[in-house]
Amino acid sequence: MSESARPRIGIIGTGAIGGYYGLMLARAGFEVHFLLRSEYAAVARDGLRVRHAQLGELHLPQVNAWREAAAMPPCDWLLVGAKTTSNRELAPLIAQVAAPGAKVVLLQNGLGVEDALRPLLPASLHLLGGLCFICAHREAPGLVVHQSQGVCNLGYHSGPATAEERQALLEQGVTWLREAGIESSVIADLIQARWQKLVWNVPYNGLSVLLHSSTRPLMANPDSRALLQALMQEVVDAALACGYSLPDNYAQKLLAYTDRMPDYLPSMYHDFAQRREAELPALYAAPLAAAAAAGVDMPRVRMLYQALAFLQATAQQ
Ligand SMILES: NC(=O)C1=CN([C@@H]2O[C@H](COP(=O)(O)OP(=O)(O)OC[C@H]3O[C@@H](n4cnc5c(N)ncnc54)[C@H](OP(=O)(O)O)[C@@H]3O)[C@@H](O)[C@H]2O)C=CC1
Ligand SMILES: CC(C)(CO)C(=O)C(=O)O
Repeated sequence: MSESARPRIGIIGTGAIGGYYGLMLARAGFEVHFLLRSEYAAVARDGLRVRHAQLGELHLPQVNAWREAAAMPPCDWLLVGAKTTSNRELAPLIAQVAAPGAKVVLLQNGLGVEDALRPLLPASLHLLGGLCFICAHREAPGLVVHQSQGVCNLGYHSGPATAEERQALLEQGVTWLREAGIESSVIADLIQARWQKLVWNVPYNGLSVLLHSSTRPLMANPDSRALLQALMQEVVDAALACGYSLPDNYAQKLLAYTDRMPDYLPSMYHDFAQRREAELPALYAAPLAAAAAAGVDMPRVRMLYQALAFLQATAQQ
């Protein structure tokens, strides 16, 4: 396959994110294979649907749906749409589905996720991060509701490519995403971009669970708004201490950004509501540890993390 020939794409974990991006790529004519677990039967029978905020109801009636990674054809690009908490168990499946020299893209939030997965993957595979700016959730088996946005930016983490090859590979991935109607850009510094995204996810994901609230009520109440801003500022300061600078007045900018968003329940809210394991290690433990290593405490973030850890532990009892 020449570099610019369209790749065969594998979606590893077909939930809100995997279902959304996989369907968008498939409807643009890419060959896409979907690994599913609980929703396999529904999707194999009825196909995959995205209720798109701008494009209306999108339906992929015939889906290349797979229940077993071992049965999937080798894929050139693997988009991992599972939660970060599944990465360890998914590593051998990713290696099984990967074509030689495949690009593995973690479409996930959080810090250190590529570092944790890298040692579990063959060295010949390229590992990338895909930062998704989108509001979407699973509404029913095989049905993803898209509320707004849809950007997916790509950054290189590690693998056999030289610096020049990395740039070309990222630009190629971005081009393919754009061909599918997905806004995308190359990320120059993946860790910086992960910190920057955490400034949103740390306050909103956790507070949505703790205060049982979507973004609009959290923004409207002066106490929760002040708390959101204080949590954001701790993350900005921690990123800076770790050597990653963020745009000026970033907390203010994100508050204004969220004021323009539709009312939204972050994905962690759905994890707690569905009694699924939440992404506490990648969204809270890893940034807290990185900040501590740089000599910075995030007391409000730590308290939020401890409260979420308590809720998760008691929910499991
Ligand atoms: N939703 C959003 O709007 C956004 C989410 N993100 C990030 O994207 C990532 C994915 O989130 P989201 O799409 O919401 O999560 P979902 O819970 O909707 O989807 C996760 C999917 O992975 C599947 N999965 C997990 N383990 C396996 C396995 N071993 N084999 C097969 N399938 C598996 C799950 O299947 P099963 O049904 O069996 O559990 C589920 O379909 C997270 O890191 C999140 O933080 C980032 C930006 C926005
Ligand atoms: C920040 C947001 C809400 C949209 O950009 C998102 O992508 C997320 O939930 O992780």
